[in-house]
Amino acid sequence: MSASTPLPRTEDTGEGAPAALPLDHREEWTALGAHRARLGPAHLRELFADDPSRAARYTLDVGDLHVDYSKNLVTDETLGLLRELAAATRVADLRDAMLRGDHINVTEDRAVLHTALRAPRGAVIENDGRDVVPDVHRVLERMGDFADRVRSREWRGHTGLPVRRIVNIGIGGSDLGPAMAYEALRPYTDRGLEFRFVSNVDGTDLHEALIDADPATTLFVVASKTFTTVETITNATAARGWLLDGLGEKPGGDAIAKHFVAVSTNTPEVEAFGIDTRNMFEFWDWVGGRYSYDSAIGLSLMVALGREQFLEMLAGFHLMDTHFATAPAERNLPFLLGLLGVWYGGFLDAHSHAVLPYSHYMSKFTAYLQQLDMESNGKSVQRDGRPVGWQTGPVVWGTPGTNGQHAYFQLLHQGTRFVPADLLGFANPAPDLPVSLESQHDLLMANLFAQGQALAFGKTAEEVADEGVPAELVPHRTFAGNHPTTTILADRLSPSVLGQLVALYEHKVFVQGAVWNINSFDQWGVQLGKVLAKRVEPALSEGADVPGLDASTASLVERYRSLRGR
Ligand SMILES: O=P(O)(O)OC[C@H]1O[C@](O)(CO)[C@@H](O)[C@@H]1O
Repeated sequence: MSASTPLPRTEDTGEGAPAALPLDHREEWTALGAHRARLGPAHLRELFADDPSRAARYTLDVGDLHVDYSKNLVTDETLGLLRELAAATRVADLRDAMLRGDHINVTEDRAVLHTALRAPRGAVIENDGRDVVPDVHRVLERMGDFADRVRSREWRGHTGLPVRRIVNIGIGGSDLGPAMAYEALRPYTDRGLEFRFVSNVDGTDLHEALIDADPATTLFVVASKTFTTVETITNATAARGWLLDGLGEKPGGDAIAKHFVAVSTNTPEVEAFGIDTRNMFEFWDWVGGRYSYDSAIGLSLMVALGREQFLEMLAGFHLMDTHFATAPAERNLPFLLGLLGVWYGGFLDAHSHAVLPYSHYMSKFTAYLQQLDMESNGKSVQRDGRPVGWQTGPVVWGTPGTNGQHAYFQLLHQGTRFVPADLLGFANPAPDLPVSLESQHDLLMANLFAQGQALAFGKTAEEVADEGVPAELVPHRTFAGNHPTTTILADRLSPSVLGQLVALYEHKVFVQGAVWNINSFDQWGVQLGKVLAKRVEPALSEGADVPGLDASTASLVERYRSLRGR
């Protein structure tokens, strides 16, 4: 397939190939800088007072998501200039190149086709001339058949008992997505099955997942795109030992075939591990790890949800994909959210972005987004290798409201940092919440709305003084406000809504990477630590000499060994 879409507005580097005009040399970037200076210290209080239609105009409804972006520090002019920047950096062209299977992951020479994972049967999406949609649906069918057999208790373990506990072993993209979605969609899962997600190479993670498990009724799903990731293979090897010991079996019988399935792109490694490849569910190198939970990596999730609800989730993803692919920039939600981030990072010195879901089921959502966003856009070189001269991806963080309010919201309200935030909430509580607890939902959502209001509008010194607060306490009890938030509200946290939300953030990350001219689809930055850990490990276990170890690390290794009595 073709290489990536050529970048616009080039300058000659004098070394042959023309390079893209650096972002901060573009007139659209300069215009945004001038606009920022003109805007000065504009306050959301004024922006709302000056424009009575702001709240009504600054909303977008896409699928089941109602998005209110009126509490952002932008005007019509800001938004227009940001769209001009997106046009100049040809975000839509790169989007189209991604959707049609061009190799936009330039450093790995790969297509980026996670959108094909949720394309309906009959769509045609080609990777290197091959339509991948039939492959996607073939694997979905196999996943569905497997999920049906486990859920109906037809799948039997080595001793003839049905499966009760499913242990997903994977890390990063092979863990965070399924674990997050399982948590988010718990009310839709088979409550008679138990699910555990093991990722950490810290043996306690696997230990806790197995402490009360019966080998005869435990099924392991080993999820790894490469099937070489040291944490996953170490845990899977330990799990295999636990199973064989527990069943009193030796390798070679049918115990592994009945208790282990694999999800991977690497058939030889799966075979080498001893898993029957008939129990392997494949995906492809055009799916990035952090974009993969709607592939076979979601197998454990499909067992929990059943195939119908998994497909509903995929339909939610697809709805957002279609919107992203077709909506004009001024009504395109991923464009809007992505450009707001470009504005805050580039012109208001925001270094982080908080995602605050007002839903306990969404407790792992921000952790999932951390990999999605920070592994994608934590880059400091452009697509052609030149350094960037502008801020790229922010630090993404957050935990569910209202817990965060009693931890770090103090800093959000009165600290010196500028932290834009997304507030996520659902109008209706979980479908199986007991009636006796339903009234708490209003209280939860009241907190969401109140926080958005307090962050935006604050409380002036005058208002505080008018309440009779002693003069010396007035500064302490004043809230400057002007902290921007975007509120995303949906009817209910359903499989489809979760799909819409995840696809929204995937495409938001894409838009930002495109503007910043970075490759959002590689992750070379995680390599160095992995290589060094391999080198250091023999020093810890055997006292081996590690050439080139720096003095600080060498001394820590020595202390560690002495604390371990070695
Ligand atoms: O699925 P694998 O190959 O085990 O990789 C796990 C994770 O490791 C990374 O390569 C690096 O953290 C991620 O991108 C990936 O999701």
